[in-house]
Amino acid sequence: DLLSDIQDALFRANSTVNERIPMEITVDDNILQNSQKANEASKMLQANAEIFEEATQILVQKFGMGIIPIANKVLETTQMLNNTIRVKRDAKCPSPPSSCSDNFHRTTRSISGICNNVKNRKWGNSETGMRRLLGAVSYSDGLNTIRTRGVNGKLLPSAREISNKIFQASNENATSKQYNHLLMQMGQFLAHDLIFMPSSTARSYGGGSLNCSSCDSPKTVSPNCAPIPVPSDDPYFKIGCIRLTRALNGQTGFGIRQQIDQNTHFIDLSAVYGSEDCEAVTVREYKDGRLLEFRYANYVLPPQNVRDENCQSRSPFHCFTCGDFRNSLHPALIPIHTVFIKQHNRLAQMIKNSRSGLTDEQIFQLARRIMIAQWQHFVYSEYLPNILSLAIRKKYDLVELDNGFYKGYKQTRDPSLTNEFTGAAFRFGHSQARDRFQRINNKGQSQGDYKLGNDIFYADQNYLAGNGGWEAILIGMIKSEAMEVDRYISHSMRNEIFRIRQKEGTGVDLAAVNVMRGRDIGLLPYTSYRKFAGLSAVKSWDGLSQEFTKENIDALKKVYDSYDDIDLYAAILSEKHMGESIVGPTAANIIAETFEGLKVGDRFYYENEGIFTNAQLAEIRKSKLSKIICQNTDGLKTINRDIFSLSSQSVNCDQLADININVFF
Ligand code: HEM
Ligand SMILES: [Ca+2]
Repeated sequence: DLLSDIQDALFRANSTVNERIPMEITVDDNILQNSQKANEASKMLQANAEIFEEATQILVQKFGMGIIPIANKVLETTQMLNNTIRVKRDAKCPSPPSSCSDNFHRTTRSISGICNNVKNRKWGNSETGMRRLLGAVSYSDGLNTIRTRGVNGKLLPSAREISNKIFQASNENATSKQYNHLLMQMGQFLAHDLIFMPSSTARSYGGGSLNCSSCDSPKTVSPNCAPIPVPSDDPYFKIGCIRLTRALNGQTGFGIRQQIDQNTHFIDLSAVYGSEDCEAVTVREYKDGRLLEFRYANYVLPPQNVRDENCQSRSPFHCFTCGDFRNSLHPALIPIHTVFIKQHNRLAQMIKNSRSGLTDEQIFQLARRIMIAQWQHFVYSEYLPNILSLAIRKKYDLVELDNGFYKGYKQTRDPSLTNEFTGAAFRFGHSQARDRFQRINNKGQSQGDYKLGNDIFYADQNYLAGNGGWEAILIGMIKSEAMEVDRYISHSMRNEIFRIRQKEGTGVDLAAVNVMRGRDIGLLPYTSYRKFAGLSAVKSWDGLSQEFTKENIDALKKVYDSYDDIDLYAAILSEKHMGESIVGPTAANIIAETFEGLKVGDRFYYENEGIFTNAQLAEIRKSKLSKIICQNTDGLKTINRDIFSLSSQSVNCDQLADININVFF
């Protein structure tokens, strides 16, 4: 009967995935770096998800797709999974609360996101799946197999070929006339608050990184390998394939492969505070509400992580421990982490000074609550207005109020990110990154520059006190141009991400990874999303001419057999910008829809009634990113009024309003 068929499928699936263990080849971080490392909780999810993935295939072969909901119902009503295979639990992290009605979860944003939504308590939590924008996937078997053929049956172009022909920058790699490089960097910091999509790991004990370098690794190492073929005439790589590991499968039942977010989806500074209670412990000082810091020369840096195996720089230039593992991915990200740690500690100090007798926990929670509110305010009032036009921000309810409370919270709104947002649209920022990062000291003097591709997971730049330390990198970003958001991507990004110094060709092409990642996670081809973005259906290449220049259509035509094959990422960087937006209509709508969910579906969104009083809200609303940067650097006495603008007038830091902490008691 059905019950035993399902049980049987699970048993068989379990042994199939375990039989693969002996062929797994893992690789050390100092040989091949990787930023998307799965944490223990994600590895637990993968352990079971792969069994579901395999079992689904067995069942679908026998009964067809219709079996999926039925099998899940059976799973729900029996203890079948628990009886069949051992469900793993992460013992280090405390188990979730038994109810959301206790005082803490009613009033306080939890670290993992649990109980933000009291009906669907796991919505937006770390270690949960992403939504699919159109509710559909594009896997060749409908379940998990990467699409390899286009609509006319021809093999799709390799992601590296697409990168070479569409994203390769020549002299057209233009700098922005409007925006400084900090706009890029805040975008990445925001991305790291929202999304951490881990890569699959080895199934064998320890869950190391899979070595997916060889072109036949999907067969010889793991089905979770998805290496990118390199064309034989490649201008840079002299290898057969660029390594890539598929995003970790975290499906929790029978059905389609499901990618997860290891961070909280919410805008909650999880990159500062962590996304799980056990991670949050590693960043707190547990004294006076403070976060841990490390002092070097006369600078503050985040606490050192002396055991970070991914870190390429050697002692004493260790990488750091922050709420997000990727904090030391490249040197310019660390100053942002540092500024926010310092800001938290400034707030904690102010709270302690104005109210004696508060516990460490009380100070910590208040400082955290204020800082997350300031951050949400920056995101909606300073960052997004530079990315999305007013028209589209209005359409998606993203415009902040001048006063009063926001009344739009909807308990029915799932705040989760979409695969389209994380896998393609919000990666637009990769086009903004420069090849070389400037260092400028507080007197406005150049302290030289460094090449991004030479510094992936090297923290040493941030220690160089003689060059002005991390502040010189931060000021360098304020004073130099971002790259234009266009289809051209810098040399370092396209050839040298994860490259080990002095070893040419050991890195990857991030632009190609983005394209391949899109296929890996089952994104539909671009034309499927046009309707969602308010665009007309396409019946020919010419049908694209409203949104694409002729030159860009020609470039796309050279790699794609059909307009219906265009990968979402390639289209997003090739569309004409929409109105005042920095991206085209497709990216703009995908991005706006996610930020709408993150506002409407966040019970603790800072403008909601009951979070702050009117007087407190007024203090948050007058906060400016420029002031926070002023206050948490030693060198800056003047700063851009409009922090991301190249043409902004400069103001004295003292002229910008500070927060009045006294209204918060
Ligand atoms: C120098 C700057 C940057 C570097 C070196 C960098 C590097 C990376 C790398 C290595 C990945 C993982 C790709 C994968 O395995 O799929 C990634 C993912 C991503 N990046 Fe960037 N990035 C940079 C800037 C940005 C910016 C400016 C934005 C947005 C404005 C951004 C948004 C994203 C997003 C949304 C993801 C997906 C994250 C995930 O799946 O966990 N990045 N980036
Ligand atoms: Ca978050």
